Amino acid sequence: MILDGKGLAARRLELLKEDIIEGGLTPTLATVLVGDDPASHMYVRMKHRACEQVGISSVNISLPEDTTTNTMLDRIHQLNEDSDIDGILVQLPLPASIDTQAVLSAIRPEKDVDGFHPLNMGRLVTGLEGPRPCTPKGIMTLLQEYHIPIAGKRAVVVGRSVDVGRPIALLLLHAHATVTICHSKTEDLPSITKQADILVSAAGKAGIITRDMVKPGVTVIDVGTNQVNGKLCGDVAFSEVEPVAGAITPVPGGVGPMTIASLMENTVNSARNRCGPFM
Ligand SMILES: Nc1nc(=O)c2c([nH]1)NC[C@@H]1CN(c3ccc(C(=O)N[C@@H](CCC(=O)O)C(=O)O)cc3)C=[N+]21
Repeated sequence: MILDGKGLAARRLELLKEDIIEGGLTPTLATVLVGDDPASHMYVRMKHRACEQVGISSVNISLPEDTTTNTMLDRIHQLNEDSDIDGILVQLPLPASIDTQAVLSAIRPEKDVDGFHPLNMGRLVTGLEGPRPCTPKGIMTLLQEYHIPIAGKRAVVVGRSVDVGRPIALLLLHAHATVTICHSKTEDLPSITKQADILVSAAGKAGIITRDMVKPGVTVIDVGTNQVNGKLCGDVAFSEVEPVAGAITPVPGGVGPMTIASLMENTVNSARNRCGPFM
């Protein structure tokens, strides 16, 4: 079975559109884009297009490659103070000269629609309510919509990034999976991935998950967005893994659109929770 992230994301956006109208909300998202990486520009454009589709206002702040950390912090402070802005998204990766953690920590946690602020990361670890990182949140939505059992199952996450690997491992753990995180130093990766009932690959390496590494019937979630000869491909060797998998996400059309739908949901939640000026 192919897990249709694109179709599900489209349905979620339709629901969100109705919620915005019914709630009389006027959500606004600000994106901050530094430098001129074409992929980052494309992702930000896709986010603005999704905003338009659901009725979220959006603004983009483009800054040159040589922007300093201090300049970025000033812009973030302005957006924090701007009562018209519900959500702030700083497109990653930032140029190496910028202190990414300082920038993410400067975003008001209430406006942190990526869930990357340390306070929101703490909420994630403890299981307290809060905005969840968009890609992991989108994966959980996909698993739930397709009724993939999680409790008691073995989940293996390949990749330990702060934006995907670690948070998806925690969300699966909260859903009572038995979770293993693998990474570049893991010895004998196939022996671990073969045990997975749910395999999440967020390694960022095209084709690292092959047929011999999976158990028949496994649910495979491919987070990879690798450019190979100008073509987008996932981490999974799809054509050989798909026949043995019970369920699998395609790339494109799987996790990517769910990430964007989650961003829209987090932005609408920020708008719902918006406090008056004297609160
Ligand atoms: N602060 C921040 N938050 C992010 O959520 C974030 C980020 N930075 N930096 C980059 C990554 C990457 N990311 C994607 C979003 C959508 C697709 C997506 O929708 N992809 C389409 C394909 C698009 C195409 O055709 O190339 C798909 O998979 O079907 C992919 C990747 C969000 N990211």
